[in-house]
Amino acid sequence: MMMRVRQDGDEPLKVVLLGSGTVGTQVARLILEHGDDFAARIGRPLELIGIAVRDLSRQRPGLPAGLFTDDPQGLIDRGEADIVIELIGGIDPARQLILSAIEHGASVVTANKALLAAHGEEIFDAAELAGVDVYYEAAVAGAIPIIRPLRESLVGDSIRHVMGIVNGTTNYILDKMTTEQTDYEAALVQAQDLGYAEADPTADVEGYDAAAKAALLASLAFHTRVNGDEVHTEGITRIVQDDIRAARDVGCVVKLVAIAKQLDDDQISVRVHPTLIPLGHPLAAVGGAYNAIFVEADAAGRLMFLGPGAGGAPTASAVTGDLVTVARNRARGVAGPNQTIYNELRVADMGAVQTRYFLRLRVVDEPGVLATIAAILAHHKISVQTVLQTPADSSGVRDGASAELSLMTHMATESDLLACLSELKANPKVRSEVRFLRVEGM
Ligand SMILES: NC(=O)c1ccc[n+]([C@@H]2O[C@H](COP(=O)([O-])OP(=O)(O)OC[C@H]3O[C@@H](n4cnc5c(N)ncnc54)[C@H](O)[C@@H]3O)[C@@H](O)[C@H]2O)c1
Ligand SMILES: N[C@@H](CCO)C(=O)O
Ligand code: NA
Repeated sequence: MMMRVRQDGDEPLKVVLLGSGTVGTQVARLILEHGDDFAARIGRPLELIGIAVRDLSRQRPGLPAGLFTDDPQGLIDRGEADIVIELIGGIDPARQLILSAIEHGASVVTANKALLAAHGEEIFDAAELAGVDVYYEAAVAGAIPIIRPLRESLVGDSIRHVMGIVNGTTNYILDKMTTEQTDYEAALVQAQDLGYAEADPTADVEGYDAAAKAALLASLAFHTRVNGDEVHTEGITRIVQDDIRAARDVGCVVKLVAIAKQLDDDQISVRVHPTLIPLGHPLAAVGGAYNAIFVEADAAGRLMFLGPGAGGAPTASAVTGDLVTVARNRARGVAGPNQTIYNELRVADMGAVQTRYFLRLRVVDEPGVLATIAAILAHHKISVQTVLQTPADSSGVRDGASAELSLMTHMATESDLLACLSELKANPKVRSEVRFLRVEGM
């Protein structure tokens, strides 16, 4: 192996790590194991000068005990750090620590999508003013390079549509429920044990984590500030085995999908929800904690990014990629490209969004019912593409009194669908709630 000869004036760039959990531990390991390679790639060595943890008494084999402190603010206020890596997660104290680091002139690497989707403007503006970097490749889709491609490689193109699976935990759960009929709770515990889930997995299963990522992707794709709370968000907690079985009966799988799409010159739609995907679509085959993102741009056409979306080591790969890049910038006395926010596109109300729907309901099993249901849909300008009627309950036993109807619609607006659902609910021929899932990729 060729070793780089150390030059005079090769002062180490000093690095502070905040948080030593699933991702932080792997980042510390990579920095310590690959120090020589990183130095050669950067042109200056890195020196890890401190690791802030919450619990000092915990054993962390392989990491020098002298580096640890339980005072992250004190570590930053020493003012020695060139680069601060934030991996504690959540809003506070992460927000204040990052702002302090920037005030002290340090560049920042973070994986914290929740924070950036809520306070990105404040943080990016502070960094711009201070002339330092804030890099966050690990914040979206773990190891997959997607932030850099949007911010740099595709910045000369016009992006129209971004769609993908951006949460590893929920993809793992849905995949286990689909392929092994594992129940929801057991699959969630497995995802937590494997280090995929957030500290509070509510963020994963209720879709908030994917919504934060969708906001970051939309901001980059459309050069428009989108916050996490502007994203229409539905998680997977209401998905039951019967939804997955019914989806399979019509040749689809259920995935939690994030979509950011330009609707017209003034509006974008940004949403996260469980979605039916046809089995032949590439997203249908994305299993486990893998993520995949489609990007459609005017000149480039359709691109797909695929890889591990969660987990300690994969996420640490994205963090150390940013670390080396930020350190290179630092060594040359420059800052890298920031987000370019210059548009003010509006996030459209969900009611205006058009998609196909998969409806499932039980109806009285008698002649003419299908025509009644079709008439209600037609009344709301919703036309039916296919109908599947199962004159039995989900256990396969014919009960004689009701039948299950599964309907795939053509494109319709969400507001028409909701009005239609109210009318269906009120109709005496309908004997159950009307379950609906949106459909993409057909
Ligand atoms: N785990 C993943 O797969 C993954 C993937 C991408 C991004 N992320 C993001 O990376 C970040 C870290 O995630 P994680 O999975 O490593 O979480 P984690 O809970 O395993 O680790 C966070 C660590 O920070 C420590 N901590 C919390 N508050 C602290 C404080 N005030 N001072 C010092 N230490 C403190 C905790 O004790 C914990 O050890 C989060 O922003 C998360 O969203 C995680
Ligand atoms: N909890 C997140 C981590 C990666 O951001 C997930 O499951 O995708
Ligand atoms: Na990434």
